This record gives sequence, C-alpha cells and structure tokens, in this order.
Amino acid sequence: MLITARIGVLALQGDVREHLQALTSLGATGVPVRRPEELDQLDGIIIPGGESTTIDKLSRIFGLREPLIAALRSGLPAYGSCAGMIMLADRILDGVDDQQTFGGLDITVRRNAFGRQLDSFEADIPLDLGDDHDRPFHAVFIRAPWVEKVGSTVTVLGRVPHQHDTTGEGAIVAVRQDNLLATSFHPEVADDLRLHAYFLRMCSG
Ligand SMILES: NC(=O)CC[C@H](N)C(=O)O
Repeated sequence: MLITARIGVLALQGDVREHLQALTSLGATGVPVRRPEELDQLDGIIIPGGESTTIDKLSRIFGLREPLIAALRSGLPAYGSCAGMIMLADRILDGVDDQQTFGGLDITVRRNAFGRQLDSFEADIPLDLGDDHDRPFHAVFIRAPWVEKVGSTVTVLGRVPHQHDTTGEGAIVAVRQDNLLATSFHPEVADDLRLHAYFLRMCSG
C-alpha cells in the first residue's frame, strides 16, 4: 500500500488553498488545520503567507498556539512562507507592540522589509535546494519580510539583491534549520513546485 505524507496547512488566515493545491499536485494529502486535534498524525505543517499579526491573534483564540509550539519543539517539520516565516522566527523587527511568534528558527526577521516602492515584486533567484541548481526560482514577494540575522545553525538557501541590503551579498530570503524551513516569498503562487517538493523530502526524512 502506498502511504502518502499528510501535511497540515494552518488555515486561520492567508493563502491556504494554494498550498493545499501544491501538496495535492505532488501526491501528498493536504489537511487544513484550525483545531488542536488536527495537529495529530501530521508529517509536517505549512504556515502560509497572509498577515502575521492576524495569524498570531487567531492562533491564540483557536487554542492552537501552545500545541503548535509544542509540536514544532518536538520536531514536526514546518515550512513558513512570508507571514509564515515571521511566525517561525525567534525575533521580529518592526512588529506591532504585542505581536508574538511561534518561534523555533534562530533568525531575526524584519517585517515589510522591502519597503513601499517594492511592496510587491518578483525576481528569479538561485535557490540551494540540493537539486536542479542551475534553474533559478521565480520568487514572488508580497509585502515580504527579509532575514536580517541568522544563528550559527541556520543554513541560508537563497538571497535576493536589494539596494538597502547591508551584507553586500543580497538580502536573505530562504533559510533552513533542522526541521524548520522558511521563505520570504510565495512559491504557492508561482508555477514551480520545487520548494514544496523539498519540504516533502524534509517530512519523510
Ligand atoms: N504576504 C505576506 O505574507 C505578507 C506578510 C505581512 N507583511 C506580515 O507582516 O505578516
């Protein structure tokens, strides 16, 4: 019998449906998660883009915050895109006053980092996903955060050139640390499943 991965998509707010579709296209079972019980029996979870302040508030109202943090700490693979990246970060810059994250990723993210002029933009960037290195990834950024600092156990998978980037190497927009993966951009709106496929490999490994 073929057993396919069961991957939750945190379905409090944001682009849930697009992630479910990407998972289905890859042969995985996508499960919308709104209640703590729905965290059981998952092989991984995606935290979608949307609005991190809203996802933060709703996760507390729905009683998901603490069980989800516990699941992440116990090693459940998780992938956060955009607002999802913010939710996985240990530290936020330019957050609203009482904004909290789930944390786990030893990174500092800056919300809305690309500024007004570049509210939304697209760029073809190299991504180090361990396969098909030569083909750039078409990355769609929508009021995206960037990663301003990474801890020593975080691997940088991708960067995008930006005028205000102080590292000179490009702003960090894709990272991995053990069971946690995060991107500033939205692969679920691009016609490229390589990031979801990479995450599925993390979930089966
Ligand atoms: N597309 C997105 O997920 C935007 C993220 C949003 N700017 C936030 O702070 O949560």
